[in-house]
Amino acid sequence: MALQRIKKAESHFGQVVIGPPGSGKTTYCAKVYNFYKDKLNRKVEIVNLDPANENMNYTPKIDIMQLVTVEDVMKELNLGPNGALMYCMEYLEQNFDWLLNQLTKIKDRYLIFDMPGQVELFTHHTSIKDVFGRLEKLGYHLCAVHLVDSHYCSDPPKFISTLLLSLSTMLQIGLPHVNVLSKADLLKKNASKLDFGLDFYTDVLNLDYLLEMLDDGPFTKKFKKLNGALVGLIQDYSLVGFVLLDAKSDRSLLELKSAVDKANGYIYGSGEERSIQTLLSCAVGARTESERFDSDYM
Ligand SMILES: Nc1nc2c(ncn2[C@@H]2O[C@H](COP(=O)(O)OP(=O)(O)OP(=O)(O)O)[C@@H](O)[C@H]2O)c(=O)[nH]1
Repeated sequence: MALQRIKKAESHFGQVVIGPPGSGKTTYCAKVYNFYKDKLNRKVEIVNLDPANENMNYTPKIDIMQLVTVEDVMKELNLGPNGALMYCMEYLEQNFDWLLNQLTKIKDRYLIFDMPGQVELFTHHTSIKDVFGRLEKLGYHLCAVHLVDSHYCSDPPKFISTLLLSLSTMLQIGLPHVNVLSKADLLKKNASKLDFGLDFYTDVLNLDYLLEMLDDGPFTKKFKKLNGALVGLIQDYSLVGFVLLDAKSDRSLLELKSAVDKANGYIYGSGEERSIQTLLSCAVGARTESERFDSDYM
């Protein structure tokens, strides 16, 4: 019987790696590139969209620094580093055709986008949202992978601000979204010093416990009403949860891969066409990349 096919012309999959400075984006991009390529036999390329990325430990297929750099903008327009970065992202938005032209030269590859770290680019500014919105309309199935340093779990006010940052980024960017607590190896080492178990932070369990700690804190107790309103907002949306990431562990990279593949739809079939057979294979639990990895490496 001939296979029924769901036409998905020009369909591409990938992930957009975002997060505050130092959260581990570039390290993760390099690790995940090697992991997907060497351990999962996935065809993959990295796109660097950070115009100030000086310490790339990978070779990007596309590099925004060939279009514009923060250094040049600072010199030419006499701007500070943050203003220059904003300008670069607006310049990318205006030169979307440059990016699209580069992307169309890459055939049949899973894409990893390494992004700059300034959080306002993802919580307020619209250029990055616009660039990825246009790519989505052109058949790019992308998922935001939002890394935040898990060190923030060690302090209730910092964890609340992490939750607010993650929530506002999710709402602003508008892509399928996976929140990640990075450097989980360090978090696990210091787990005994945390106020709650790890599940409390990853599953964002009852935040009233955190609220009690804020209400008792020497600096935060005078903002009881504000604290209550902020925690209430996060709970009302009920959108934020986290996957732990230790970038040095293949097991951890594999767990995150599963979450990302579900979010951007990669598990339902990649490439230019999706067949009913692929969808059925997912439904009946056919041998997955994860299972192949387990049998080959575990
Ligand atoms: N222990 C540990 N350290 C990590 C991990 N991932 C990244 N790091 C370290 O965290 C630091 C920052 O990592 P980067 O990858 O440069 O972070 P970034 O988000 O790209 O930083 P910016 O380019 O400044 O935005 C580096 O010293 C990394 O070695 C991890 O899983 N565990």
